[in-house]
Amino acid sequence: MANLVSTWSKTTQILPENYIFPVDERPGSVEVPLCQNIPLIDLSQSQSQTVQEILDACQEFGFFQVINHGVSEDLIDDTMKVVKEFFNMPDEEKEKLCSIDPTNSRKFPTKSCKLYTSGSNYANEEIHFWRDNLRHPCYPLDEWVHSWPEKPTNYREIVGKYSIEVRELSLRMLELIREGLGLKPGNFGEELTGGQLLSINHYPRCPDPGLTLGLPKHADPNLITVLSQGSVYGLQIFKDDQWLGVEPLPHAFVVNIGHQLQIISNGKLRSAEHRAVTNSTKDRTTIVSFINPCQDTIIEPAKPMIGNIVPRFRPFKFKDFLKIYAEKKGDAEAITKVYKIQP
Ligand SMILES: O=C(O)CCC(=O)C(=O)O
Ligand SMILES: [Fe+2]
Repeated sequence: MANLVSTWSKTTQILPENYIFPVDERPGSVEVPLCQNIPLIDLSQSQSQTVQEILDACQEFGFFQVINHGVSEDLIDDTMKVVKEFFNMPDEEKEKLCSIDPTNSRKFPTKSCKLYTSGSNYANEEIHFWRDNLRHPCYPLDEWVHSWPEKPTNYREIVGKYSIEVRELSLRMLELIREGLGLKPGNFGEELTGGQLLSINHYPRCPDPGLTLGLPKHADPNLITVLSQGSVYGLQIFKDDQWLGVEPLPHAFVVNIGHQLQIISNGKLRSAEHRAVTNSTKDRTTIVSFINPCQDTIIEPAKPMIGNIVPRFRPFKFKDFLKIYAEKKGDAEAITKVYKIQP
């Protein structure tokens, strides 16, 4: 049994105790100010203007939204439709894919396509998150597509196209960021971008959204994230000690900087903390594409970012970072402390 929250929550009106977050972490009211000033960047304008806007956004917020990005609206809609269909399939179909069984977490530990509920280590969690998650690698596509869900029958075709286009968009963003940072052409080559993970979050309607979270406060462990949040609100970013809601703009993508890009930029760019809240009336599904370095890539501040100042982070292998990230449960401050060079 996968114990998916989307399955059992259909028949409950009460939030179980092990989903109730401590007072200082729970959202209370999920109505926070919708952040009108999270930059909205139009990719059809001049390149020099775009580079400047993206750099400012990455420094100030670590987050921005993009429009006129070149990914077709139909493809975004079709992908959202097919991933929702996946979560609406009967349990037996979905469970064939479940790689982490909370009652036996060693059952299918090596499957690359994973479906699970809450976090990746359910058995050791004190408090669970109100979400189910389907995730699989997607680059290079030929290497992974056979491990993806076979149903819905058009899942592989549509999600395959989406992964390719969103990867291209991510690399385009990285190229603009590279230019803004004054790094050499080719800086974000295969070593830094050779991994891509698609993660689909499904947050069912929740009986008490003020007490729980779909995803707790974290910064992303990767290089750069491109997220499609459909039309249902739920993403909040932490800025200047307060939570700000990110307005859902259908067909726009939300882009954010992960820990690796913060470190490569020697702290110039922000890997901002964020979380997902739930709501009491609508299911929410989001499609997240993470661009990752290869596992053995050494990550360190890029030389031109150091200049006359000292590096603020020590070098490490990406795969070792992921272990620390899991150990520290995504707590950005605790993770940064491990890699930060104290002045
Ligand atoms: O679903 C969302 O709005 C946020 C997802 C997210 O932060 C993540 O998957 O890392
Ligand atoms: Fe995230």
